[in-house]
Amino acid sequence: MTMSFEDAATGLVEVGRRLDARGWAPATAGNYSVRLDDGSIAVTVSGWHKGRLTPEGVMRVDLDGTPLTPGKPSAETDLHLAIYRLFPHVGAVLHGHSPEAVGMSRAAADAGEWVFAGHEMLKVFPGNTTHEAEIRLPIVDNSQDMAVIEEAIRPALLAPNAAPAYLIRSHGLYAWGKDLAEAERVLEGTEWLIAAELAERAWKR
Ligand SMILES: CSC[C@@H](O)[C@@H](O)C(=O)COP(=O)(O)O
Ligand SMILES: [Zn+2]
Repeated sequence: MTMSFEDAATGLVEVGRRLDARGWAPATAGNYSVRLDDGSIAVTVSGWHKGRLTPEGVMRVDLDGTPLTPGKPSAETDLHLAIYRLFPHVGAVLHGHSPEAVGMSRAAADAGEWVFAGHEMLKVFPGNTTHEAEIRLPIVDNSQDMAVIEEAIRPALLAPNAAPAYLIRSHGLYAWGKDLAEAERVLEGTEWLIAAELAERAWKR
């Protein structure tokens, strides 16, 4: 699939509106990116409200994070780039700050992962065709040093049955896919799984 900077910027503006409408982009939280045809990355500019993005809120960086257009890239650009470097098929990365995902990461205080099992929604993860599966959502402690997060999370992302997503504790959720539509589906499906697990526990109380 070809992806120009203009198409990527339009897509990211639209995605920001939808994720904000769902309460996953409060204040200036969240950041988004798309891999472009020339291998560079379109990423949101730091500090923008993602529900009110315009194409000016999207810029280009190379795979090392060097800006190719004016602006200050997202403070979490290095986490996006790590995913693109690790998984050559990935075309888009989305990061949200939903209260449910953050709540789960804090409730699972010392856990390094949350395992989803038995849900029909597990089929949202590309390559998984059954509810009879265990998909692992890795959880990593937060840090303001992106290199620390990246190093801590990398083994879990490469482990068998890892979701194309991970949680940063007390911070938010990262999700990715072959293109923006797939990344949005994975983010939405993962958020749904988190909400269902929370609802299940509320019913059992
Ligand atoms: C308002 S808290 C959110 C930020 O600190 C950060 O975690 C975030 O997701 C957005 O940072 P940004 O630099 O705008 O991409
Ligand atoms: Zn964040």
